[in-house]
Amino acid sequence: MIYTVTFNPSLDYVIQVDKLVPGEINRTTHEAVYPGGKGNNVSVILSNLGHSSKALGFTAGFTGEALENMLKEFGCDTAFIRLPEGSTRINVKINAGEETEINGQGPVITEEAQQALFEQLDALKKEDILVLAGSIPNTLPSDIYERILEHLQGRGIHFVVDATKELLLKVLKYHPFLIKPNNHELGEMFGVTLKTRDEIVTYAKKLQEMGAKNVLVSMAGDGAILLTEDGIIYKAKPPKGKVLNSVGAGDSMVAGFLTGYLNTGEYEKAFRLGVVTGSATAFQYWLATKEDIVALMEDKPETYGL
Ligand SMILES: Nc1ncnc2c1ncn2[C@@H]1O[C@H](COP(=O)(O)OP(=O)(O)OP(=O)(O)O)[C@@H](O)[C@H]1O
Ligand SMILES: O=P(O)(O)OC[C@@]1(O)O[C@H](CO)[C@@H](O)[C@@H]1O
Repeated sequence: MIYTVTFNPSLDYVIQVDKLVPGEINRTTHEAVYPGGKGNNVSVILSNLGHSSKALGFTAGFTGEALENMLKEFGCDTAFIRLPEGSTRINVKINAGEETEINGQGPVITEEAQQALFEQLDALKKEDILVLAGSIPNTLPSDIYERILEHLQGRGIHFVVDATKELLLKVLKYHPFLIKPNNHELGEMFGVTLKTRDEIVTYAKKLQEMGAKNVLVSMAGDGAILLTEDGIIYKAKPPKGKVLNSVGAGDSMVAGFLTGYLNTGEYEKAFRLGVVTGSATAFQYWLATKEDIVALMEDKPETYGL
């Protein structure tokens, strides 16, 4: 079973405006509300690609209820812990030629709620996959991901972590199966700006030396690089297309990678499906459907067990 955890999920209010003028009333040309949060996006794409998962995390208020209902409509199983106060954040995604995002802080996650999550996670079994993705509200300690992995270590659970800075660095010693920083996040972790592919490989290797098994570095329109636990390095350019909204491309890549790996057991195929799935999302207004993903493939879908 695959479980995704989103500590700070959201409703994503995605709008198009011809031109964004600060200080003025701006009118949209298109708008929609989607279920958001990195782990939730992974669950949606997994569902689109035929894998069931359970979306965990914390929700609050009427926005939280709406989020849960929407995820169910997208075919996702959910078991969120309800918070007593506040409301699930609404993140605003503005497409005006370039993309601008305004992400909310999110509600306070109480001690009881955190405890309830640990109890849920205690039900995980050997070979289950646990995806921890996204930021945490600033009311939580920055070692919360670490505490989860420490709690679950030694049980044969495969960890996937898509997070930045300390959240990610602190879990490496628990040997996550997959981590997926983008090139900017990778540089930030070491206080450097990475310009070349060779530099990206050098720093991705450092994350492996610190414990990660497979390191997938996404580079938006420049594609991605995968360093596998077998010591192989794969590089890929993305397929060509028109970018409509790249929010969730990284989450789609994680879900595509997992699907490819679960279906074929091969890292190269997992990597290719991850790249194509990320791009398929970037070329849509929201997360890609299976049809969008298949349409971008040069290989036949059966190659990936789709
Ligand atoms: N402009 C683009 N053109 C083609 N493919 C893209 C583009 N942007 C993203 N992708 C695809 O999606 C993958 C992940 O994108 P990106 O590096 O932007 O992830 P991310 O920074 O984690 O994104 P997010 O946090 O918004 O989910 C890329 O490796 C690529 O395959
Ligand atoms: O604030 P975080 O947790 O870092 O990111 C949240 C978020 O931007 O990530 C997803 C895209 O990856 C969106 O659905 C969501 O709004």
